[in-house]
This record gives sequence, C-alpha cells and structure tokens, in this order.
Amino acid sequence: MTPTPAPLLTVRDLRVVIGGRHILHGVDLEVAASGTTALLGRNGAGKTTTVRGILGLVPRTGSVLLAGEETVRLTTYALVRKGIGYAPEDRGVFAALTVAENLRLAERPGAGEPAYDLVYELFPELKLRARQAAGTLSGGQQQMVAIARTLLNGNRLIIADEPTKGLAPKVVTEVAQVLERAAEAVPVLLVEQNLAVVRRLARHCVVLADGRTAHRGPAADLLADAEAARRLLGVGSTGRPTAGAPVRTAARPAARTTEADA
Ligand SMILES: Nc1ncnc2c1ncn2[C@@H]1O[C@H](COP(=O)(O)OP(=O)(O)OP(=O)(O)O)[C@@H](O)[C@H]1O
Repeated sequence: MTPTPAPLLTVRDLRVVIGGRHILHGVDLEVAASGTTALLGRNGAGKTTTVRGILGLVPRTGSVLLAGEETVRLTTYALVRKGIGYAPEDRGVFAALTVAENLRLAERPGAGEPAYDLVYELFPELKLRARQAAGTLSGGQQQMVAIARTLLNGNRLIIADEPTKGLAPKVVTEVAQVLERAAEAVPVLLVEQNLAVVRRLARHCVVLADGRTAHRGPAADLLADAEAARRLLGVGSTGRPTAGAPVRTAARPAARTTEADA
C-alpha cells in the first residue's frame, strides 16, 4: 500500500483574539499535499479568520507548519516569500490599474520566471483584457485576476477565500473549472459555501463551528451524509438551509450555503 503523503500544511490549536474577543478557540486542520481541501462552516464560524491567522494577518498563537517548518512567528511578508498565494474574499484587485499591471504587481523577485504561460493558458480572457482597467471587469473576471496572481510565482499553496461568492451561476462554473485546473498544479485550501463547488473540487474537508474544528474527513463522505451536513453546515439534502439552521443575529446574512451552480 502507498503511504499517505504528509500534509503540506498542519495547523494546531490556532487561536485568535481580536479586540479582547476570542474568535478562534483552537483550530486544527491539515491541507493535503495535493488537490483541494475545503474549509467549511456556517456564516461566522471563523473560516476567514482561520485563513488570516495562517497568513499572519491577525495576531495568533498555536502552530502552523508549512511542509514541516514552523511559520507561526513569521510575518505575512515572510510567509508569502515561502510560497503561499492568497486570493482574498474581496479579491483585492487594484481597480485603477490594468489587468496586466495587476499581474505585474504580483511578480515576486527571486521567485523565478513568472508563470505567464500557465496563467494565460488558464485565463485566455485575461490576455485579451490585459489593457482593461481591473475596476471595469466583471466580478468573475476580477476573481480570475485574483487567482491568476497566486499562480504567477510558483507558489506551494494557494488559499482562496470564497472565490465564487456573489457570482452568477455560469461564472461560478468557470471559476470552479479554473480552480480545478489550478489544483492540479498547486494544492489549494478553499473556503467555499457553494456545496456543488465543494463536491466538484474537494477531496478533503474541514468544518469549523464557533471558532473550533468540528469535523475533518473526506468531503464526499460529509456531503453524502445529510444529517451531518445539516448539523455541521445547516443545509438539508437539497443543499438549501434547513428550517433548523440558526437565525443570524449579527448583521451577516443567513447561511448562504447552497448546492446550486457548478
Ligand atoms: N476584526 C474583527 N473584529 C471583531 N470581530 C471579528 C473580526 N473579524 C471577525 N470577527 C468575528 O469573528 C467571527 C468569525 O468571523 P469570520 O469572518 O472568520 O467567519 P466566516 O466563517 O469566514 O464567516 P462568513 O462565512 O460569513 O464569511 C464572526 O463572529 C465575526 O463577526
């Protein structure tokens, strides 16, 4: 039997306190050395904070091992240089700059020749729109710029935070296709609420609840278990939020998890 490869990223007891408020109470997760690992959970469970904790964008304690090397005390800048590419939830494109300028800004000195061939093979549209101001792109096209930037520098890991959020069904499918191909080249940690996308892309999943790890395992097993999906994600077998899903008390929307569109 072939031994299972060691995880690329191992997070242990990740804790985040912001403004005196405990947001993460000890998250444990692994990102597999290949393919896509999905980070799931209801709204407000702590997914984005976990990603930001891994990247050092918020003060954190615990352990974050990248290929066995402890990174929890590194700055975000140092972590990026170690080969973590990040496509944030808000996409982070520079609206006034062109597509080509956005990509050029992402080039990292010392990371070797930027992989424009790969980027333009995956995103031919970005080549056609190289001179267009990024602020005038559609949401899906901006998302492609955000993902393309993570692929330029031969990164070892890509973290994509809700890349399909707010996109039209057809565009969700396009972004999912691109992520699928990207994950053939680089392991991906994918924060995602669209369960059809998770079903299509993710081999493994980690579910957070209230700032803690509530479940880890094969994504297909969780999605096949309607009771577990309902309990952990607040969705029924249709993938729609169930009557028992928690009512949001904060200004956030109700759990948006859906099975539609991929
Ligand atoms: N800077 C902050 N200051 C105070 N509270 C915060 C801050 N960032 C996050 N939180 C709180 O921490 C909790 C987790 O937020 P987080 O954005 O990590 O959740 P999430 O699982 O990504 O949610 P969603 O799916 O809705 O994006 C929420 O209750 C949120 O309001």
